[in-house]
Amino acid sequence: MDQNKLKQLVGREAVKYVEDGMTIGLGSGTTVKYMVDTLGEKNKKEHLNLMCVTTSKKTAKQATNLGLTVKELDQVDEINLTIDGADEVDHDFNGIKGGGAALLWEKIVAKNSNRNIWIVDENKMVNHLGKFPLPVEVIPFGSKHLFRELQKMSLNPRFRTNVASALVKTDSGNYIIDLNIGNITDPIKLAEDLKGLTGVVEHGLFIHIVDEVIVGTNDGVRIVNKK
Ligand SMILES: O=C(CO)[C@H](O)[C@H](O)COP(=O)(O)O
Repeated sequence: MDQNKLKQLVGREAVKYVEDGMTIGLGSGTTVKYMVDTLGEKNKKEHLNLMCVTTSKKTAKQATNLGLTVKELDQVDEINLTIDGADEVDHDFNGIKGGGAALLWEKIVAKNSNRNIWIVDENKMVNHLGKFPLPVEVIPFGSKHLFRELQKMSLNPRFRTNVASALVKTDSGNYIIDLNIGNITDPIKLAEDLKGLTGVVEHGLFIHIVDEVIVGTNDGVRIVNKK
């Protein structure tokens, strides 16, 4: 099946988990875009009473345009369910996120959610994390020095740039450094090491955050629950 069809499939499946009256966290990325479209349709058709908190300005704009009610995180008491995409997910339900540079808001929203569901296609289910470059969000001030520190740690850093070769800025005005590490043998240790570096705001390792993964396959949707 074409990859966009798989994204649409998992997006539609995820929306089935949304119930009237819920506060929903909306992730970011191309898969989530399909999910938000479907949620917008469902909301219109069923006249739901939903509140949404978004993980990026882009998703906020899409949701608002579809007539969904978007609130700031600090305007809601709790988030019942967050639906987001991911770049890689391993067998321990750890993942890499941040391919769309939204990892900081995504992690804050996820950590404040009662339940987290990821929607991915089966190519993103991996034995070991790390084939996908690990994004790290860093404060611009002194970021070249931090970059050198990451080089010394043999983490093969690369500043993320856009098509115009300018440094990518996140919604919080920070830079992204992608780490081309290859197999990450100990994600928990790496997460701790990265958090210990001054100037690192957040990294894209999502450890023990997701509860359920909806995987799109050529045979349909597969639901994988945390053991
Ligand atoms: O973490 C993310 C953005 O920061 C996305 O959820 C992740 O990159 C997956 O995106 P896509 O659905 O476009 O493959």
